[in-house]
Amino acid sequence: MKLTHGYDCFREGQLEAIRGVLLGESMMLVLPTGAGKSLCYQLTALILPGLTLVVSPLVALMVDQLRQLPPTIPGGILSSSQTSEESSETLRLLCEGHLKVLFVSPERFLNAEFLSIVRDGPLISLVVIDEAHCLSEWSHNFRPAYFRLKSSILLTELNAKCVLAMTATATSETDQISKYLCDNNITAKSYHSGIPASHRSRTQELFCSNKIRVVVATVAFGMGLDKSDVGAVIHYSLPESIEEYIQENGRAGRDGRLSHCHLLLDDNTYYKLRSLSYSDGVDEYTINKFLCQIFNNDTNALGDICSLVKESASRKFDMKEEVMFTILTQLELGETQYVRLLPQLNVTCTLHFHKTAPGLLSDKDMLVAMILKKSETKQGHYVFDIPTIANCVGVTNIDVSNQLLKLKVRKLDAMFKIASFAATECKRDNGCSDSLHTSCMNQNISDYFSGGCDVLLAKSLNKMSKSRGRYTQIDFPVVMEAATLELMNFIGKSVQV
Ligand SMILES: Nc1ncnc2c1ncn2[C@@H]1O[C@H](COP(=O)(O)OP(=O)(O)OP(=O)(O)O)[C@@H](O)[C@H]1O
Repeated sequence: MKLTHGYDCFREGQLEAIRGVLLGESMMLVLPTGAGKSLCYQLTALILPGLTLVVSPLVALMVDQLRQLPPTIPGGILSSSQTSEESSETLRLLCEGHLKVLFVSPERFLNAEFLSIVRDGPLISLVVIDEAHCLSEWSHNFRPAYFRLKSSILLTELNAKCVLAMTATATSETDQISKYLCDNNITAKSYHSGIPASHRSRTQELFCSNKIRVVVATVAFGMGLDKSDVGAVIHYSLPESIEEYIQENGRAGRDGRLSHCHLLLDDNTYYKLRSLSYSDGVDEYTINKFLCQIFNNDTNALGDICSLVKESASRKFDMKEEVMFTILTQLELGETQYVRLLPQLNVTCTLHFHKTAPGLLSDKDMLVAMILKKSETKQGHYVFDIPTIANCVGVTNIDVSNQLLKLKVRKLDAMFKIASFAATECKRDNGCSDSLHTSCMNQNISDYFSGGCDVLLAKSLNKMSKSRGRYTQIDFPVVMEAATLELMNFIGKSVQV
């Protein structure tokens, strides 16, 4: 510790936590703000083999924590605010085993791709859940992804050896503040739910009879306080809601004398709270409509896989994706488990009909008929998701993909793979780049389409160029141009891809 951090000794609670983690004991670490919780995973990350995953609710916090890592501990971040180059670089370092600490948002754990990379990647010695109060506090709509970390994902699916949940409490903070005040000759006592009831009523008595000047309290204090001459209410940090703030300030100046209310706040707390406190109201009618879709007796029997396309469901029910997710999480993790949530997938497909009219093809093929029935139309294209179709027809997702291929559906993503492979080969063999690739890509794409094509399937097309850097070497406009040209030749008319 002296070498890596320059500290001479441990602070209270640090050594116990570090020892526990090294022994593989999962635990909840509750220490006041600024007490030095980070050291408890930084030191263990150095000692333990493999990776320490730190789940953090805000990108700003992650960046801060990454900056505070000593140079001997290589760390990285995966966040939605990164460019695809940045995240693929982090993933590369991760896969090659160069990272000791990786900061991620809780939502990452819902991403099937991330889960599979981490599952196949380096050993996860420790998962740290920072700001662990986000698991249950504030509003139920706050970061349902955090709530889901309660489930077995961490220990069973990721095979993590140990989980360290960390949080700061107002409880210990009140003790610290009242000690500070007493040290500075202001008679004060702390009041929180961790203090025995007899001590608490003694504190209240002392305060009411003006024997102590200050009570440093959590929300546990004040509701029933009947003292008319409270001269000031000072909020050490932001209260959870405006209602609470008004209620608490209402303790001051009940005798009509001038009294003061102060609110201390810093930018960090403000941004943290702003992000923590948003909640979304939703009415019973909307929830009912939503539940009817999930538990539709006609189509969804026990054991069935029901899929929900986030964007369109959000529009249909006029509910935020977060809210839908909260409801589903409650259905899964409540007292009775009504559903089991599967990882989120990119399953949305778009069908473009070119040669055969949709109606004709659907007469011939049950799958196409179901796709037409269940899809949304956008500018003449049919947008659907594979699990919905699979569920309605009563087959698996893979069956749907296979049946589509039998229909001479050609996949654009497969085509892109072929094109990108051609580009890499071409660069190596001939040293050409960018638009010089067009001819070899053309060749490969035309080979791909040589079997004939009725419909064209674009699977998560716009996601591809962003994903994981696999395609980052490829000049997409050039690929698109080559593909479009080839398609136009193939079907003999202009197409939009
Ligand atoms: N054993 C130690 N000796 C001296 N300084 C320490 C020790 N442990 C931590 N610190 C310092 O204390 C400060 C606060 O540490 P840290 O950021 O880990 O607190 P925290 O408990 O995570 O706070 P928060 O709840 O705000 O996230 C840092 O500047 C850190 O360098």
